[in-house]
Amino acid sequence: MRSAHTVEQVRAAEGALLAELPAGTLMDRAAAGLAAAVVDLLGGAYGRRVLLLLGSGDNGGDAAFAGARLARRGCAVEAVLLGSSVHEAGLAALRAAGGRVVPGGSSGESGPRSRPDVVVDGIVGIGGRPGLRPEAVAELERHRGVPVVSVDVPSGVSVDDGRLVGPHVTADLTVTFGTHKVCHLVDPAAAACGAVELVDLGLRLPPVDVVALQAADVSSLLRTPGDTDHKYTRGVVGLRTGTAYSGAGLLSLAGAASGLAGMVRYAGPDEVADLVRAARPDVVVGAGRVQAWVVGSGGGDAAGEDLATALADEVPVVVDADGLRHLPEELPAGTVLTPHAGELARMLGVDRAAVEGAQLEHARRAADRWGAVCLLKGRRSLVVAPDGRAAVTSTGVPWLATAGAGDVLAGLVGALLATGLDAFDAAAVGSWLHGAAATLASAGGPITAPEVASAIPEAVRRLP
Ligand SMILES: NC(=O)C1=CN([C@@H]2O[C@H](COP(=O)(O)OP(=O)(O)OC[C@H]3O[C@@H](n4cnc5c(N)ncnc54)[C@H](O)[C@@H]3O)[C@@H](O)[C@H]2O)[C@@H](O)CC1
Ligand SMILES: Nc1ncnc2c1ncn2[C@@H]1O[C@H](COP(=O)(O)OP(=O)(O)O)[C@@H](O)[C@H]1O
Ligand SMILES: [K+]
Repeated sequence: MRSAHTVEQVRAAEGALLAELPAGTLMDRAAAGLAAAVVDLLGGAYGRRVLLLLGSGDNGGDAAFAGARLARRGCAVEAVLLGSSVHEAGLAALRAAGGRVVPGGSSGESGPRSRPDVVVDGIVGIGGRPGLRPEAVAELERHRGVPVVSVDVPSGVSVDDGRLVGPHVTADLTVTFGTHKVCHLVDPAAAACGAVELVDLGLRLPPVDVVALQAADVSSLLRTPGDTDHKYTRGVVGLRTGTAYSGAGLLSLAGAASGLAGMVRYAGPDEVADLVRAARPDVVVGAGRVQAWVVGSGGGDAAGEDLATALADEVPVVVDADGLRHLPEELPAGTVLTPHAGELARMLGVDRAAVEGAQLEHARRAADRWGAVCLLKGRRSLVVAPDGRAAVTSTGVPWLATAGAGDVLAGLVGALLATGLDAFDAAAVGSWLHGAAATLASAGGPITAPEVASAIPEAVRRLP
């Protein structure tokens, strides 16, 4: 599992370790990891040109000490000072190793003489306010096209919530220390990090703020049938979907009927039930006892009634699409809401752009507001529980942004709820498998929603 911590948690853990270790140990570990990552990126050190952008804090210190290591290995290292002051010990080490300070801006002959092979962003780290000063923006602009390695975080992003407010660095690689920060996992900032490499500092960390499940976590959470199981003990998922748009109903069914639950019931209108019978002989048509319901996908105006009927059953419910227009004041704790950014914006009475710019904050707001798990769909879908747990989905490909993919997800999460996973785990595991199925189905090319559903069993088969 990848875990992310807040700045406050990181500082506390660093403080405890700093008190035990000789001065400079942590920064030395950070600089060693950073220098090694830069050498890996460049494919070697000797003769490579490295440009350091140094701010005034310890982030610049990390970059300067890493620059000293790179200079000792034969890199030509130059540094532009962008802060009101500079980490003096780091700068001294850099100079002693043969690195030199050059003026920033377009100062011509005394500026860096040739195009660097890499820019190291040590402008600000976890102590930075969001945004960048104009000099930093100009310097980055000047080296546009050169690969950027960010130290700890891309300077200028909002570290604790993944927001982007104002100018920021867009990195090819971010080398972070001790633990991931929230901005490495949560969009839109996560998209500005590029690849993320973690350097161990030996921190003792408190419980995490945000996690990203990995294949092994999904494997251990997923309920696999045992020798004594039968279809009812494995769980029955019911669907009241597709009342207005039968296609969405069939797609939610395809997600639910991927084999994870013991049985699937379809309890929608007769016209759609006929289509279901023709398409899926394994699905039982008609209402009956279930362990979880899925409502809303393609539901149209009937979604409110479908939701009320499902809630009356007092089993966990997935509320998708049109169902999200009809939420009661409060929902049972087992409920999973599956909005995309537009739907969440409407639910909260804000603009879509506000949700897209502050995804964690808005998903948390919805989880609090309705006392339910909120699965906010997007490039890195977020799952947030009312108790504060949060998970980011790292699987998937942009081809997954295709009509009906969300209906498949709603069905899949319903099936997982029916197997007995709690609402948070069902949403996080479902979202992970949905992305993994999309990646498999895509293999680099376009995909359709039915193909995503068909690839779910293979995604499960490939789990460790
Ligand atoms: N605390 C520790 O023990 C360790 C810290 N490390 C490094 O230290 C960093 C944190 O260092 P600091 O606490 O000194 O903070 P930073 O280096 O992140 O930034 C603080 C400085 O930047 C200025 N600043 C803030 N926002 C700015 C902005 N938007 N534009 C320009 N300047 C801005 C502040 O006035 C302050 O002088 C971490 O990100 C990491 O790189 C690592 O060396 C590992 C160990
Ligand atoms: N850029 C993207 N990259 C990867 N996945 C995406 C991206 N945009 C959306 N998705 C995923 O695609 C699916 C789209 O669902 P949704 O918006 O509900 O579509 P529909 O209502 O047509 O089913 C969601 O699972 C979402 O996480
Ligand atoms: K940085």
